[in-house]
Amino acid sequence: MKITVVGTGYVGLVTGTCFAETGNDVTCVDIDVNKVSKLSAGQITIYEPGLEKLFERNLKEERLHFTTNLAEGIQDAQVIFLALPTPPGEDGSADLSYILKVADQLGVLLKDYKVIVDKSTVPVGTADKVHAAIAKNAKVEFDVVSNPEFLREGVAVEDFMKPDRVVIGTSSERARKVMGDLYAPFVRQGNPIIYMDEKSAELTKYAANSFLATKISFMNEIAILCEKLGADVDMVRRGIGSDDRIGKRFLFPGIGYGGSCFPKDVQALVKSSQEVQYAFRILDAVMDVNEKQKLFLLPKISNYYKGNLKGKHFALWGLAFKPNTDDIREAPALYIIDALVKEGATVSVFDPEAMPNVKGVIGEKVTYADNQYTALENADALIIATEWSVFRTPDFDKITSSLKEKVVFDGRNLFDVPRMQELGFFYESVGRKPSTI
Ligand SMILES: NC(=O)C1=CN([C@@H]2O[C@H](COP(=O)(O)OP(=O)(O)OC[C@H]3O[C@@H](n4cnc5c(N)ncnc54)[C@H](O)[C@@H]3O)[C@@H](O)[C@H]2O)C=CC1
Ligand SMILES: O=C(O)[C@H]1O[C@H](OP(=O)(O)OP(=O)(O)OC[C@H]2O[C@@H](n3ccc(=O)[nH]c3=O)[C@H](O)[C@@H]2O)[C@H](O)[C@@H](O)[C@@H]1O
Repeated sequence: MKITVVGTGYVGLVTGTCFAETGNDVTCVDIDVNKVSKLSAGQITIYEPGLEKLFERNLKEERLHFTTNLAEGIQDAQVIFLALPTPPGEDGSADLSYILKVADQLGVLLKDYKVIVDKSTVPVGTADKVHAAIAKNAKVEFDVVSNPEFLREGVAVEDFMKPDRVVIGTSSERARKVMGDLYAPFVRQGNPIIYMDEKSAELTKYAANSFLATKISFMNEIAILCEKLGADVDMVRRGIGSDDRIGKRFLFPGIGYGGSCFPKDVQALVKSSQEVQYAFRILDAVMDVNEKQKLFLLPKISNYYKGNLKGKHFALWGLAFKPNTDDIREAPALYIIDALVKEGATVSVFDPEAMPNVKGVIGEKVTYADNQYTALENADALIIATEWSVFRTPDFDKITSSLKEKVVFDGRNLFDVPRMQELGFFYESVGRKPSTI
């Protein structure tokens, strides 16, 4: 099938590449000239494990094309995916201007029947708005489908190629058939395509992200309670996660959820609720808990140094909002750095992928180390903010010889508390008893 993906950011590039991989002829359109010229020249623009190989193969075999020209990009396409940004507006609701602008343009450009697909995360009622915007100028038939994306950064290719489910929101039989054919190769392993109306599909996406965020904030509060009551959150997590009704995943406490989606989508659902005069109280609490959780380690650090961080120097491992991505949007590490610097401390950081992005945002506010161990030199303590695999089994002898004191504040519970005790570290983590020197 010939398809077009408008917006070649994270979701657009993964969507386009994966559809090319299943034999479709894909054209990706973006207004960012620099991005399009890099991609056309075979240079991938995001860090995503496994994507580069697929991207290179499909570019070479000419199933993947890039252009800045929307009219040219949609020629002969049967399906047009809109993978455009929907950032939070000033009041927290999703900003639909990117989507509606392209919808306006499409109305003029459509020459024959096409299925227009909202791939972006958009509030309930957006498919109707996109339909109306296209219909203003369109002289041909078309359908608008809601097909939200559930991929996670870092495992995006696997999530896209082997989805737990594909949600397709449409009331058109014709569009349903086209979408079903397109997704058939991805759901062969037995996972379903779930057809529904457009509004239910739109709400499914927000409900999924908000529920997962709720699970995380819930566990973060359980972790706080564990510390206060002398329980161990690892035990509690395993104890409840073995119940199928609860499930093992997304029960890991830490220093809060970040990224480009949970924070913005929870906020947007709260806003949508307010617009229909409903106060979604659980989600207010989820956001509130998460805001506080980002700075969870700070009182622990401050207590250790008796309230005075002036002149202290910290090594910080992990800047990305989670491992296997260079994405630093809403990354808890940035909040921690900010708080430490405000208290008069200095910070030396290391992240396997995210340092160039951080440099672009906070510049020389911190020093950037060549590797995880050079970050430790002359540091009073180590802080861990992202659970990259390379941090999980470090050389503790190197840590010991580089740090001024054997002190670790771990926001991701990477190490065993008894082991750290044995190694003689002062070790504070989340929801577990500290190891003391
Ligand atoms: N990043 C993620 O992991 C996921 C994101 N989503 C949703 O997907 C949507 C897109 O997110 P990302 O891919 O992360 O955004 P992004 O910001 O990485 O990419 C958006 C792209 O759209 C381009 N663009 C903007 N205006 C354009 C126009 N008029 N014509 C053509 N291209 C244009 C930008 O240049 C950029 O390359 C959002 O609604 C997001 O919530 C959904 C699931 C996962
Ligand atoms: O809409 C989106 O953009 C995507 O948002 C999330 O994906 P992503 O933001 O890539 O990352 P997650 O793996 O979900 O992690 C989000 C945040 O939650 C945190 N988290 C996750 C799991 C956990 O148990 N504990 C925890 O604190 C992570 O550290 C991270 O900061 C969802 O998992 C995807 O299904 C969805 O498509």
